[in-house]
Amino acid sequence: MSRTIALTLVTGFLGAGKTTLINRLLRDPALSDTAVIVNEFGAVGIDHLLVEEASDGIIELSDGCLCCTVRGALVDTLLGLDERLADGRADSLKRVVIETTGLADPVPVLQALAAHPALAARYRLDGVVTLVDAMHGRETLEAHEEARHQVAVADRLLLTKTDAVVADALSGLESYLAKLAPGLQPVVAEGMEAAAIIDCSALDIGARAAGVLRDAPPYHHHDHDHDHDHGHDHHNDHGHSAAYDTILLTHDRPISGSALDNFLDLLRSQCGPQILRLKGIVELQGQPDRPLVVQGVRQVLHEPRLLAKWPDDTRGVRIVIIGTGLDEAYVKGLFSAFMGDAAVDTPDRAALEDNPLAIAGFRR
Ligand SMILES: Nc1nc2c(ncn2[C@@H]2O[C@H](COP(=O)(O)OP(=O)(O)OP(=O)(O)O)[C@@H](O)[C@H]2O)c(=O)[nH]1
Repeated sequence: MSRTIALTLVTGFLGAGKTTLINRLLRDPALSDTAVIVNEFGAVGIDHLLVEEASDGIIELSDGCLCCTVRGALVDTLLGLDERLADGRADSLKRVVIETTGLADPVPVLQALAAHPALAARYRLDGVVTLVDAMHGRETLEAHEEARHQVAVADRLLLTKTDAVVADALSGLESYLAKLAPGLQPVVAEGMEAAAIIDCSALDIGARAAGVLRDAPPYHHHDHDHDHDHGHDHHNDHGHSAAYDTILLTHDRPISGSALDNFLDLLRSQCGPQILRLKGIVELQGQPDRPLVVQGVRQVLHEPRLLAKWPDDTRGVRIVIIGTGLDEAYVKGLFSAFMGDAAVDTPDRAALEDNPLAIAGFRR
């Protein structure tokens, strides 16, 4: 089978600097085999005019927003690009960069990309690059759920307009971002090389996992439990946290392919609506040299991919799940059961596989 094409989603709220960044990327020879899809909102698109050196490589999807009305158009465009490659109308295409509108929620876009079988066979999601404006980022994030989703599901967080603020102003924004996306270190976009910006290799999953371990509070402290027990004011909870749940699952042993499949199946059937994004790098039994990358959004899993080699020295299983209202104890218990870690009063993997939904302890 021919090689898959990498997909990068570039997102960030209105005016965050997406078009400016894409212009910079297009000038970089490292991205010469890259097509850019720009989405516009409004009857008359102008963003593609602002993208300099407009050429065959830039495709405009106008008249609607990627996360709602033009998802179908995006799928058609991506399939069309692949056809051009197959019939020789295009020479080479290694990567497609999709710029979303500032108001787009990336979650349904990721879902649409993962759910289409032909796309899943030809494209692989490399990552979500989210731009955060250092001047207005904090207010924007506090005011707009879409902006918070953009940060929560990011693989790379790029700070723009850092030239226009004093260093002190940045630290407040950075600590707010750390709550929204624990373990993900924001980086200053200015001066970064194009390839480093756009290429979200599997190493990011490892780095994020390590960061979550370092930053996250112990998981027995969980706000959702307190809501019910003590009748906390809901508004207060939302106001102070604006945070998403980040659950890290790790194990130092490999997992069998069937146990992984069954774990992910049960997880998405039971917790799918709460999952904004799931990313993992997994050592499969019998496959010590090549890690499997798994990605998912809501109930949909992207096609898992075997990497040619490990990006770092850690082996075993590392899965990061980002979501809203996830029951961490439940998810961790389920993972332990499939990893074969027996715990008192919980069903083991064999019992779950025989009849997962009949097991009271793992029913939701
Ligand atoms: N000072 C400063 N200004 C920037 C930087 N990046 C972008 N801008 C400016 O911010 C404004 C918005 O930038 P765009 O690149 O159009 O932002 P966008 O995210 O594409 O905007 P929308 O398409 O409206 O969502 C422009 O005036 C840019 O010149 C930066 O790093 N520093």
